[in-house]
Amino acid sequence: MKDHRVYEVAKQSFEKWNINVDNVLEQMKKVSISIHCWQGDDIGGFEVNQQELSGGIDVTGDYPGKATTPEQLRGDLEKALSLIPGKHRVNLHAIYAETNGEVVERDEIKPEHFRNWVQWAKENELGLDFNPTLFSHPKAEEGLTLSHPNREIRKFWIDHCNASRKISEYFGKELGTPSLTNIWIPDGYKDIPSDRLTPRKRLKESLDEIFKVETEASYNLDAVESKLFGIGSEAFVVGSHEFYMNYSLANNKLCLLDTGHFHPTEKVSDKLSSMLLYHDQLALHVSRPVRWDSDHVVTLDDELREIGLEIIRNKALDRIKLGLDFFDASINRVAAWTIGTRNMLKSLLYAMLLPHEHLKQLQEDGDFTERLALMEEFKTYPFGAIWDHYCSEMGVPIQESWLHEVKQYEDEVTLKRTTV
Ligand SMILES: C[C@H](O)[C@H](O)[C@@H](O)C(=O)CO
Ligand SMILES: [Mn+2]
Repeated sequence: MKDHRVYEVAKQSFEKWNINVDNVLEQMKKVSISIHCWQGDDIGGFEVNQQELSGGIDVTGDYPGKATTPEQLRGDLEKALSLIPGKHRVNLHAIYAETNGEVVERDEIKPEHFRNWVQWAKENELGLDFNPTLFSHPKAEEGLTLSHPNREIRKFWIDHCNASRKISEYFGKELGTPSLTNIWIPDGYKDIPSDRLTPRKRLKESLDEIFKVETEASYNLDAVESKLFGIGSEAFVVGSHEFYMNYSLANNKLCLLDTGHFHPTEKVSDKLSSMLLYHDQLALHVSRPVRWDSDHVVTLDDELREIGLEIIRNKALDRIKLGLDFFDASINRVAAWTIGTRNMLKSLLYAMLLPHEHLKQLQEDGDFTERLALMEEFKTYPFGAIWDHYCSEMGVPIQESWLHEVKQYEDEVTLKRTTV
């Protein structure tokens, strides 16, 4: 069957359930994912006095050809973006500042250090998001930052967060789309604490001090990201989920849920509806934890599908800032971005092609047999044909044909880096 015919037949099977596929594809075009730059260089960054990765996170693998300059990283991102349908955003960390060989302390970083990123974002019609980097730094080596007992250390990180929020404002102003500043800190203890309250009080005070400095909401939005444990903070993390869920609600900030930051049996998909009842907006770091917060590349697994379903069936696309957070150095990094981002988009498209009102009604009526039967049958509906059509309409390769382009880019660009 010709490609177009395959699409028409697939479309009909969804349309018999009154799903308007044309409208769905228009909705898909508006989806914007915040793609994390750090998959491209194993969270190295470009600081002049670059430090070892710390903060209880780890990148494993030594696949050749990682980006080691801003130009290389932007080039690799461009390649990945050319294989992903739609217009998206790029998420930066403070360590990606460009300081012309000058040592600039983190509490001194300025918008000018991100001028090239903004110029590039304009050229590529991208939005930008931002993260202060409170790890991989001598002042974070004790595993404490905003909750550190030493006021001087706390003040350094408070100033860094505010310098970051200024950079975010600059992004928002220049690019015409608000930039999300997400604060994640590694603070915690390896072993059972004798006092949980004092560090949390200090974190609260530090955050209050940061947010006392107002920023323009149309340019900058603030988020806080929780975590359950990290390497070296197994027994206690100061910025836990309960801490930030309450802090963000009380202070009108976005609560950011990272799908790798909960107990292995806890599901972020199950949390979204509860959070949406109380928060106007939320943020996500979609990742794939394998036994721990391992940050594997996102696959189209049950949890990713469920996240897509919760976003779409609750009409929450406009209320959730969708970001990715994985880093795998054991495979081609451009492919990692492409696979993970395409999967995130697939999960949303899959969810848009389901008859949600009917399924909800079945539940209300107690017809759990039909609910299960339909939800299972839809898993093998010709969703792939609609995805392929969407990719081809958006001018990106269909099915696995993108892999050929990644391999060619690898031969011509990334592998040449290691041989120089
Ligand atoms: C680079 C980190 O993954 C990121 O800043 C943070 O979001 C995190 O998830 C730490 O586990
Ligand atoms: Mn994260």
